[in-house]
Amino acid sequence: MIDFNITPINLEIKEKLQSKIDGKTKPVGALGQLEELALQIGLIQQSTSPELKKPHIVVFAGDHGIAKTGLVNPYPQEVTFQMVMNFISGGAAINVLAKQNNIAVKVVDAGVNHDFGNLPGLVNAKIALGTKNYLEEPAMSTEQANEAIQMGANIVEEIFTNGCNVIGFGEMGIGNTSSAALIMHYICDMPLENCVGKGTGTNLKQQKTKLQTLKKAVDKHKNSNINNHFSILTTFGGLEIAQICGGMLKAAEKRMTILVDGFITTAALLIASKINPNILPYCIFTHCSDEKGHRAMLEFLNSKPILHLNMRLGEGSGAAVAYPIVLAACTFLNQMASFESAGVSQAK
Ligand SMILES: Cc1cc2ncn([C@H]3O[C@H](COP(=O)(O)O)[C@@H](O)[C@H]3O)c2cc1C
Ligand SMILES: O=C(O)c1cccnc1
Repeated sequence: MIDFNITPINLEIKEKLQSKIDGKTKPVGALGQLEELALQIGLIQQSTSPELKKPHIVVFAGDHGIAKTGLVNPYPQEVTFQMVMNFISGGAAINVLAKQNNIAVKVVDAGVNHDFGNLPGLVNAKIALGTKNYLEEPAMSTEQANEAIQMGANIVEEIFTNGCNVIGFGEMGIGNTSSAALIMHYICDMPLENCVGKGTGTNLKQQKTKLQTLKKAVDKHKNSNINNHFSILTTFGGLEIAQICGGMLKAAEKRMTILVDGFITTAALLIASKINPNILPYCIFTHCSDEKGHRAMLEFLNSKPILHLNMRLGEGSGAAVAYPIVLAACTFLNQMASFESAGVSQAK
């Protein structure tokens, strides 16, 4: 397995940063969570004047063998490739939300069950035509998981080399809320009932069938010694989840600010944080998804999401919507006057 060399955050600069924040012309703490974000980004960049450069959101797409059964997913598997085409044409939620906020979008085929040929605008990182159905066998081999982590890392390294220092992760893969729920069940050690939500479904019957099916999946592998994050990933993961995991780890290695989106990308981070826990201080949690389980997942990571908009879409949409707020944190830190420069009196 590839190693990621993530530097733990050096806290030496923290006092200087905090005093710059407190010295701005406002009551101490009055910019609330923006102040926490400014401190975090300053620490990530080891700078009292941090700047966000060339923001990107990378959408990793992959199919899930289990989705062919229709037991866990209301929408059919082909929606994954159809949505990839939609991403490439610029018509999906992530395209328009990212465009509004001047964020570049990259779309990656991590393992979609479709032959795209040579489609301009699509990054070809295909590992397979989707995963295997984990009701019958592990979703992917060890080699495939390692390859996916490496490919995700390579894609992020290239984006970093082109000058980006803030990166959001999105996903597309019919059935992937099920993978994320299973990852959560094992890593957070929480009952499956608390991890399985409605995904793209609308009714209780669909949700019940999904839960029963995922219980069967857990039962199927109960003697397979699923005892670490890597075996959780290979048994239940998605190729897009594995690539996101590698991409996030590389982003932290490069000291980039990571924008974490919803339920599925946070599940990828659960695995990544087991591979290297130093990743966590590099992560900004952009929103709390309406998908059941996301709140508990975020609490497990001791994180404080920026937005609560009842969104449950994925694609990186929460990261795109929250980005202007993240940018606002840097803007006030870099552009506001201080009590001293503006000649404003401080509290006694
Ligand atoms: C049209 C459409 C666009 C989407 N964009 C993201 N997802 C989201 O829904 C899927 C996961 O939900 P489930 O596990 O229930 O299949 C993922 O593809 C996720 O990105 C979409 C889903 C659909 C149907
Ligand atoms: O929170 C998410 O990312 C999510 C929730 C439901 C469906 N797709 C994505």
